[in-house]
Amino acid sequence: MADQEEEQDNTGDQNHKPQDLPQVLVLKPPPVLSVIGEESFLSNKYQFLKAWESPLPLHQFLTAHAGSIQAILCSGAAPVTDDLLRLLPSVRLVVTASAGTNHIDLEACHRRGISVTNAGNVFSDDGADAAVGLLIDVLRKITASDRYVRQGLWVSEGDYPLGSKLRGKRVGIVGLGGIGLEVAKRLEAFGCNVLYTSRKKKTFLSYPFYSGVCQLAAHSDALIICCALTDQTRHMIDKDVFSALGKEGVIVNVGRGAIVDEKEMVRCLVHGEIAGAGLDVFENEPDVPKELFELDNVVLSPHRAVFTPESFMALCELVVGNLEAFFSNKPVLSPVMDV
Ligand SMILES: O=CC(=O)O
Repeated sequence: MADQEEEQDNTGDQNHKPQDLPQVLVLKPPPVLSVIGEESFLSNKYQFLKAWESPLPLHQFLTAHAGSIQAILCSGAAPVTDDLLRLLPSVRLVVTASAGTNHIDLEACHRRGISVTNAGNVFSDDGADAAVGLLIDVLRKITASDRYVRQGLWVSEGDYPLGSKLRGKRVGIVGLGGIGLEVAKRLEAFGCNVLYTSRKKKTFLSYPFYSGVCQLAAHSDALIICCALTDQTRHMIDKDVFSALGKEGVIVNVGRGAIVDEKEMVRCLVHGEIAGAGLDVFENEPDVPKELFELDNVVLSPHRAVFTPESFMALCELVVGNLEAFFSNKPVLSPVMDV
């Protein structure tokens, strides 16, 4: 506590006018703000320019500050495009309060010499817990049987159909980054056989590796999507993957909606060509295909897999740590790398 107070005394607030502090643009409030609160999240060592609070149209607001904005704090809610960066020639850092970076034009950042940081591993545990939770929910029909009981159907209709056992299932993990690795650890503890596909085989792991997602699906009872959305992974989970996964196969997605061909997934679920799905992410959030609402073998969650007050606290520290490292010319804490 004493350390914190000491830190706060050294913020420079008394010595610097706000206009002397490094300017950080925030385009839209990231989800973490509503939980942690602006005072705690937006460190007073920086001048945060909150674009959404300005009465000016965005373009005018950005032009007014074009020469002085040195960093952008963003989240999936507001894309960081090449056009935006063109307007802000002094930007040298983009900090995203998310694990995913698909809302950032990484190539443009690279070309312009802009560093990018993300949520690193702060969301890995919660994302993995949620992924395994969704899988168990689909297999054991937890949410569906909850509805059954609440609607009084246990009394009127009798026993609910049995779910299926998790132990012994072959679970294919798509993307063995921070979240995928934690999913693997949890599933091993549950007695599952873990397989995976990833951009590269991880030589330090003994789980069977498949270079293609179709082969992985053909050897899996369930697929868990944990990878990033990129040009290469957009609609990677397509008709062929669903057909390789088969009628008994389950899909869980905690990555990004667009990694899956959603129309095709809905078609396969409606026609019983796969057995079920646990979905935290969708192609056009917050719109969810209405057909899914009717299906008891589908568990839906509103893109909340990685968010807990605890992960937000850790995120808050990481964001501030990244800004501090960057503005004191030290290596940033969670650089976005080509993993
Ligand atoms: O989906 C959440 C994230 O990318 O952090």
